Amino acid sequence: MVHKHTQTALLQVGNTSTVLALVRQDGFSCHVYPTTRDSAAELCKTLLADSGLSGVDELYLGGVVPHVLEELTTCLGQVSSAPVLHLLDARLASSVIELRYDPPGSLGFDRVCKLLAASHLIPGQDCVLVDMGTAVTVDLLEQGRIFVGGLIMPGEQICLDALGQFTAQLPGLSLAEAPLLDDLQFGQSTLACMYQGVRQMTRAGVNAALRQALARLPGAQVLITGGGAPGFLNDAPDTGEIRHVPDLVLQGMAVLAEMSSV
Ligand SMILES: Nc1ncnc2c1ncn2[C@@H]1O[C@H](COP(=O)(O)OP(=O)(O)OP(=O)(O)O)[C@@H](O)[C@H]1O
Ligand SMILES: CC(C)(CO)[C@@H](O)C(=O)NCCC(=O)O
Ligand SMILES: [K+]
Repeated sequence: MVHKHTQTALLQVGNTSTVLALVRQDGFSCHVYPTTRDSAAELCKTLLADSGLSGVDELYLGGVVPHVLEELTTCLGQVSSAPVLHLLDARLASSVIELRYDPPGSLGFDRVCKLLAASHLIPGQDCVLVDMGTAVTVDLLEQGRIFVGGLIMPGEQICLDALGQFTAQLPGLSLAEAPLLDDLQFGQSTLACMYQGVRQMTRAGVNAALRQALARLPGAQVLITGGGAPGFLNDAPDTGEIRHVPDLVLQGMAVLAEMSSV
């Protein structure tokens, strides 16, 4: 008898991108889509039209845009060829990690996932988790099992959007179209000043947060993820060794999926 292999996938809805990750033996094979926050129906259509979902038997969903998750679940649930859907519940994590947060359930799904992933990657260790995504977060995990706190900063794109929106003379800029910034610290055009400004602000903010985090948890391992991570690492951070784990949220989702299927 031939046993059909079950294909499991994760769907991570971020504020900027939605990632469909097919679970492989050695990691994830990813398809990335823009999170169309105004139209979850559009995202659903895109997902179904693409080849990513074909052959997926079990799909675990989670993320930080509740209404999109809700609508996706409804919309995919109506398609007969769609995989079996499981909406992940981050509250399960509280059996492994003590969440010192008020209230604990308000800690973002992605942040919970990163804590879970770290507690598996480096069990029992102190660590600092940096996510340079839509928002930039720095979270502290003590002894691999106590979330002692963190902080939330605006991401670079949000900063650019805000400058464009709240001023008369500054344009709306996209990070995706940023010119290659050289080491010149100060710009000589509006665009260069804006790109340099938000880059330096983010960099300084993360470096400062890391210094404080490492004062609180000396010797902690620093893990970094998110779209802005490669750029940050390129810029020679102040702190010592930083480990880049691009799929940290997905790794945590996989742990959560495992926990929820037993
Ligand atoms: N080259 C870059 N340099 C700096 N920052 C970048 C770069 N590319 C992307 N970013 C930042 O990363 C953000 C996108 O992050 P990411 O790719 O992790 O998306 P996301 O997973 O949807 O975000 P989140 O999970 O935080 O909602 C952008 O909004 C921007 O602030
Ligand atoms: C902070 C973000 C936006 C980072 O992606 C996300 O984790 C979120 O929406 N969190 C909910 C609020 C909180 O974590 O306190
Ligand atoms: K909001």
